[in-house]
Amino acid sequence: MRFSKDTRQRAIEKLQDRTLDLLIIGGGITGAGVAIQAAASGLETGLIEMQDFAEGTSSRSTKLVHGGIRYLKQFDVEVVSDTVQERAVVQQIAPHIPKADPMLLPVYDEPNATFNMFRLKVAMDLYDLLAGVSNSPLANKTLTKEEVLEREPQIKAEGLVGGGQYLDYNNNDARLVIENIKRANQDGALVASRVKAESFLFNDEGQINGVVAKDMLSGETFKIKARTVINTSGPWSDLVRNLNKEDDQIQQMRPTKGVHLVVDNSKIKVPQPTYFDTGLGDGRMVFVIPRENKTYFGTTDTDYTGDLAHPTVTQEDVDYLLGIVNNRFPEANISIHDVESSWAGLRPLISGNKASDYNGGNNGSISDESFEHLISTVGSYLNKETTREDVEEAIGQIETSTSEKANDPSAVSRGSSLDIDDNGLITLAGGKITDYRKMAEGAMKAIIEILSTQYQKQFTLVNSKTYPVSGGELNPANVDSELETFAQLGVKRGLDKADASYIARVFGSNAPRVFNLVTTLEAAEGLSLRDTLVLHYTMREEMALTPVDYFLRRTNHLLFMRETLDDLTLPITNEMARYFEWSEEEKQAHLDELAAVLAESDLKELKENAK
Ligand SMILES: Cc1cc2nc3c(=O)[nH]c(=O)nc-3n(C[C@H](O)[C@H](O)[C@H](O)COP(=O)(O)OP(=O)(O)OC[C@H]3O[C@@H](n4cnc5c(N)ncnc54)[C@H](O)[C@@H]3O)c2cc1C
Ligand SMILES: O=P(O)(O)OC[C@H](O)CO
Repeated sequence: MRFSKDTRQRAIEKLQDRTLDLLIIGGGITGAGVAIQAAASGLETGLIEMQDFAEGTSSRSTKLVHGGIRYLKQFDVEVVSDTVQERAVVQQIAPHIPKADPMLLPVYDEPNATFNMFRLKVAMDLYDLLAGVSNSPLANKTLTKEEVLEREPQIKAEGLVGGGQYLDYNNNDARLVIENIKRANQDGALVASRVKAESFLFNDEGQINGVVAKDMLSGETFKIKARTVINTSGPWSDLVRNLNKEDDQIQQMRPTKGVHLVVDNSKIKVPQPTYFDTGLGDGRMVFVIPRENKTYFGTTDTDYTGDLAHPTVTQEDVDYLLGIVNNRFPEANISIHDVESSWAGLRPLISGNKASDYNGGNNGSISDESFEHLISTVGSYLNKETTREDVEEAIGQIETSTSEKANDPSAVSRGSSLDIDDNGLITLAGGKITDYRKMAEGAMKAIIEILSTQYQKQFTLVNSKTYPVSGGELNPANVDSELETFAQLGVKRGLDKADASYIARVFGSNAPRVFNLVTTLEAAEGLSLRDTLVLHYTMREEMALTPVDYFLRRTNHLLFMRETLDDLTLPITNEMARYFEWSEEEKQAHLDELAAVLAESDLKELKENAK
C-alpha cells in the first residue's frame, strides 16, 4: 500500500476538501493508536504530525513493552494492571515487533533498595497474576546469588543477595508507531507528516471544528475541518491545548527527560534485559539491555523545561549513568569515549498525579505554606470575608503541593489522562507505549459517543485487541516459523539468508512487498541489494522523507549498527536524492541534518570536552 511523499501530498489536498469525523494532532504512538481504531471503525479520519512519525517520545523510549514492575512499589497497581495485560495484546496485534524477553532483576542489600527478595517475589507474583501467566512456563522465578552470578559473571557480587526473573518484552518503538499508521492509511485515513496544527477553528458556539495547519515542507497554511479533534501530542499537550488561549493557560504536563547510552557488547555483555537499583538510594532503577551486538542502558528521570523537540544528553546525564553502570559492572570501566550512540526523550507525565487510570504514589506531607494558607482562608470564610471558591482553591493548592513536593519525577504517575475541554478539544496524554491501544480505545469510545449524540453519526468500534497492525498478519503463536517462511521467499528472490531474515524480522507480513521490489530494482551504487530494497520500501510505503527518517526511525541503524553507518550515509542520501529528485542544495541540507543528528548521538561535543 503506497504511503509516500506522493500520498502525503494527496492527503494534504483531500484534508482541505471535506469535513472529517476525527482529526488527530500528533503522530506518536498515542495518535497512531487512535488512528488505526478510528479508520478501522469507519470514521473519516485525518492525522497530522509536525515532524516525522514517532520523532517525539515514541522513538526515544527504553524500547520495552513492559508492565513497569517498579510502579508496584508506589502502589500504582492500576497502571501495572493495564500495562502488564496489554503486553500480550500488543504482541498479538503486532507479532513481528515485541518479543518476549524475560527480565533479570538482581537484588542488592543496600539502603532504600526498591526490592528485597521477599518484596520482589510478592511483586513478581502480583505482576504475573495481573498478566495471567502465573501457571505458565513464563511465570517468574527467584534466583540465588550464585544463579545470578552464573548468568551475569560481570555483575558486582558485593551486596548481591539474589534476584528474580519475570516476563517482559523488548520492542521497536518507532516501528510500532509506523505500522499502526500504515494500517490506518490502508483503511482510508488521510495521514501527513511534517504538517503542524498552528491554531484552532471554531463554530458559532465556540466549539472547535478544525485547525489551521502548516505544511512544514512548503510553508503553506491550510484549513482542516473536523467534527471532533483529538490532541495526542504527548509532551506538547499543554501547548496544543493553549494554541488559541491568551489567558487561563492549562499547565497539566510535567515532562521529564530520560537518557540512554549505547556501547558495544564487548564492554558490557548481559544475556538478557537486566534491571537494578541505581545503588544511589534515589528510588531510580536502571535497565541494561542487549540489542544486536550492542548493550544499551538507561534511564535518567529529570524535570525538563527546554525545547520539547530537542532534548539533549548532558554531561550530568552521562556521569550519572556511567557511575551507576561502572559500579554494578566493576570491570567494565566504561568512559564517555566508549559510548557509540545515545538518545534523550521526554516522558509526557501528568503533573499532580491527575492521571486518570490510578492515583499515583503520593506519600507527601502538606507544605507549611499551603497549610497556613488553607487555615487563614477558612478563617476568613467563616468571617464571611472570602467565598467558598477561595476555600476550594486553597484545597486545590494543598493537593498540588502534596503531589508535586512529595513526588520526585520517578514517583509521578505513569498513568494516562483523557480530558475534554470546554471548547470541545479532546486530549489524550500520558501513559506508556505499552498501553497505547487501551488508551486509544477509551478515547475512541468517547469520540463515537460525541459523533452519535452531537452529529447523529453511528459507528461501531473495531475490536482493537484482534486487529493487526500493518506487517502483523501473522500467527502470534507461530511467529518465528512464519518469518522463516518469508525469509525463504527472500532467498528465492536472490538475497542471502541473513539479509532475507533481517527483512522478514523487521517488516513481518510486509516482507514479500519488500522482496518484490527486486523485480524493478538492483543494488544502488555503494549499497547492498538489501539496503536498496529496504530504503525504497520505506520511501514508497512508510513515508520516509529524509536520511534521518531512514537511519533512526524506519531502521535502528544509527543506534545499534553505528560502526557500519559512516559508509552508508552518502550512498543512502544519493539514492534518496535520485528518487526524490533533490537539487544539490537539498541534498546537502539533508546531509547536514544527518551530520548534526549523528554528532549529537555520538556525544561528539561532550567527548571533545572530555579529552
Ligand atoms: C526515557 C523514556 C523511556 C521510556 N520507556 C518506555 C518503555 O520502554 N515502554 C513504554 O511502554 N513506555 C516507555 N516510555 C513512555 C512512552 O515512550 C511514552 O509514553 C510515549 O512514547 C508517548 O507517546 P505520545 O504519542 O503520547 O507522544 P509523542 O511520541 O511525543 O508524540 C507526540 C507527537 O505530537 C507531535 N506534535 C506536537 N505538537 C504538534 C502540533 N501542533 N501539530 C502536529 N503534531 C504535533 C510531536 O511532533 C510528536 O511526534 C518511555 C518514555 C521515556 C521518555
Ligand atoms: O518512567 P520510568 O522511570 O519507569 O522509565 C521508563 C522505563 O525506562 C521504561 O518504561
